[in-house]
Parts: sequence; C-alpha cells; structure tokens
Amino acid sequence: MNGVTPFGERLAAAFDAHGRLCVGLDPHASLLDVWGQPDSAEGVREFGLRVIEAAAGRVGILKPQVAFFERHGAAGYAALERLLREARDAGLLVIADVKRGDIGSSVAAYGEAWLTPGSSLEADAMTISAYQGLGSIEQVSRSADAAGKGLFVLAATSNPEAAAIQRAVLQQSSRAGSTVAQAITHGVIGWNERRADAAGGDLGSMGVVFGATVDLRLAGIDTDAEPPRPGLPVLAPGFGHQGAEPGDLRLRFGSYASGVIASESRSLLGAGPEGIADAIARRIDQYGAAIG
Ligand SMILES: O=c1ccn([C@@H]2O[C@H](COP(=O)(O)O)[C@@H](O)[C@H]2O)c(=O)[nH]1
Repeated sequence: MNGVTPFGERLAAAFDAHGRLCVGLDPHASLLDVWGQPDSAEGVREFGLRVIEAAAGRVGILKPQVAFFERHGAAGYAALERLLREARDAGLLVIADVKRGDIGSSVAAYGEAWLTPGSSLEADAMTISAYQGLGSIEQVSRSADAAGKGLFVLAATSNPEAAAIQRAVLQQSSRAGSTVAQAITHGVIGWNERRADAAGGDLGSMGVVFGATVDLRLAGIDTDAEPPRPGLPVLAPGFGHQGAEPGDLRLRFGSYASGVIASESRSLLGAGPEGIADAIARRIDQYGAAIG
C-alpha cells in the first residue's frame, strides 16, 4: 500500500455521512437564465459556485458535466478548474463526467489530466468508456488505483437509444455470449476483486454507470445475484428529470443497490439559487428512506 486512501473507502464514508444523492452540475443555457446568469464562462462559474455552496455539508458527491464548460472553450475550462478546486476543498467527492475512451495510451493521458493529484483539473473520479475493449482501460485503471482515484465505466446508460449496442451479444473473447453491458460489468467486478486481494475495503474503487431508467435484466445484468464483494460503485443518472424516483432504487438495482450513487441534475438545479438547498435536503431524506 502507498498510503493513499482508496476511492472506494472515501465513497463509503461519503455514503455514511451524507447518503447517496449526487448533485449534478450541468449549467444548461436555459438554467443559467433561470439563475440570472449570462450564458458565458463567467456565468457557468458563478452558477457552479452557488451550487457548491448549496451542496457542501449537505451532500457528499458532486458530478460536473464537463460538456457544459467545454462549450465556453478555454475560459470555460478555467471556470471548471476553479470549481473543481472549490468543491474538493469544501469536502465534496467530485466525479468528472467526461466519458473519455480511446486506445489505452490515450485514455491513460485523459487519466493524467483528470486524476493526477495536484493537476489543475483534479477530480476524485471520472467516467470512461470501454467500447474500444476492456484492455484499453487497463493502464488508466492502474494509475487511478495508485493515486486513490475512481473510475466509472459506461455499462447500461440511461438513454434509451443505447440499448441496441449495450444489449448486443459478444461473438468472441472469453466473454462470448454475454451482452456488452454484462461483459463490462463483470470486467469491472473482476478488477475490484483482484484489488481486494491486496487492498481490502467494502466498496471497490472501480464502478459502472447504470442508468436509473434502465431495466438491467434486459441488459443481461442479474439484479438478484449475490452482491459482488467488494461492493460495486454504481453511478446512476436518470433520477429526477429523466423519470426515475427514489422509490425505484431498490426495485431497479436489487443486489447492486448498496453501491448506488443517485445522480440528479436538472430536477435540483431547476429550483434556482433560492430553492436548491431545500430541494437537495428533501431529496436526501427521500433517498435515505428508500435505501433504509
Ligand atoms: O447514462 C447516463 C450517463 C450520464 N448521464 C449524465 O447525467 C446527467 C443527467 O442529467 P439530468 O438533468 O439529471 O437528467 C447529464 O450530465 C448526463 O450527461 C446520463 O444522463 N445518463
């Protein structure tokens, strides 16, 4: 062990302290308008600072959607750097929703940008895709792990049009006969199991993205199976605006429920700067009741 606290341990502590709500930071142009902010880099920065102020101390996890900062070019990235720093300084675990994927050496470079301690874009975890093969994320998985960072690999995403690809059945490889979503999920579970031999911990540091709107069984994921050990972190967008509700959490995720991070963006952000703190507090209570 190199003395860093694994992401999975920090996530488990965030669950214990604040429950499983994750506030999505998605400064859509229409929301900036509601918040009285211009659609500019300054606007997304001010919007983000207020969201962080409302989230800090109430919730444990923040998920900035990087696309809404990238819209504003270099100045948008400068705003995001400031927000990542402020959020982490305020004690929030930050998952950068960047969805990067490429050949292994290029994904590793994305990992250096977002997960290197001290880098200007440092987050606690990032979203990635393995559609160029599970081997393409091996290198970034090792460096994330060494830095105590986390990864969330797209498996069964919330958008309905993803089903055709994610439910497709593999023809070759040791996972022939599995759906794409299942092969990715089992690859991630296997990675956590191998790490657990060395590191222990109740929750792994590598997770998957399962949309809260998805019937996971149709994607080949058995939600009645024995829960994985260590537990599997599941980043679950789709609550709120996309239609899933806290009461769906156990129903949808079954034996994966204990690792679920329930992510909501527009449904909270739409409350505006005056209402967001109350909206967050209400949702925390509802998720708490749903998970028991
Ligand atoms: O499967 C996925 C993966 C990521 N997302 C992202 O989450 C938020 C959802 O926003 P809402 O306003 O709560 O609908 C957004 O950043 C997506 O890019 C997802 O929706 N589904």
